[in-house]
Amino acid sequence: MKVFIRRLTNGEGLPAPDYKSAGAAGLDLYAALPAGQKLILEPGARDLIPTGLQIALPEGYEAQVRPRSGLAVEHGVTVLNAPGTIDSDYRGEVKALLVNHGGQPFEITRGMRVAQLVIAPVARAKLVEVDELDDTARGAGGFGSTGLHGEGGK
Ligand SMILES: O=c1ccn([C@H]2C[C@H](O)[C@@H](COP(=O)(O)OP(=O)(O)OP(=O)(O)O)O2)c(=O)[nH]1
Ligand SMILES: [Mg+2]
Repeated sequence: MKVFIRRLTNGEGLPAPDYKSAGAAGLDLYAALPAGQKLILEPGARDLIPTGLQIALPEGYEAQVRPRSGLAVEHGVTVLNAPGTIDSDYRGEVKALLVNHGGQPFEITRGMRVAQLVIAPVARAKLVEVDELDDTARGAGGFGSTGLHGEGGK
């Protein structure tokens, strides 16, 4: 499928978001910070990272801003609101809200791959309010009701 993107001034010269392998689900997003700027994410801190891009998703689709596992495992850096939701009618700049859960300051510079964008279909529902819902075997059981470690249900 084709999805239109528009580069903002701060995105000029950066690679377009790209799939890094033939079967990659996510398009890597590049930080569109000013050249030469070092954004330091202190432990516990969060910051919105610009990507220099606008996107026009077709109706019926969303884009999810997801963490990169490499940043998470090596530095504890992840997407705070993961997965971030890009609505199909959003025309502002796509941004990634990063948080540093690691113990060391994390430096972000222009062109770093900070997150990935997964484009996915979404169902839009018409909610119908009723007095009773149908019964199921699970019922209200949840949150570990089937047993957390294979010991059987509680
Ligand atoms: O990680 C994100 C999450 C959101 N957005 C943009 C696109 C999205 O369409 C819009 C609104 O996001 P969301 O619905 O998550 O935020 P909200 O707090 O509900 O704000 P709003 O009232 O604008 O919907 O912000 C991003 O660029 N990155
Ligand atoms: Mg919203």
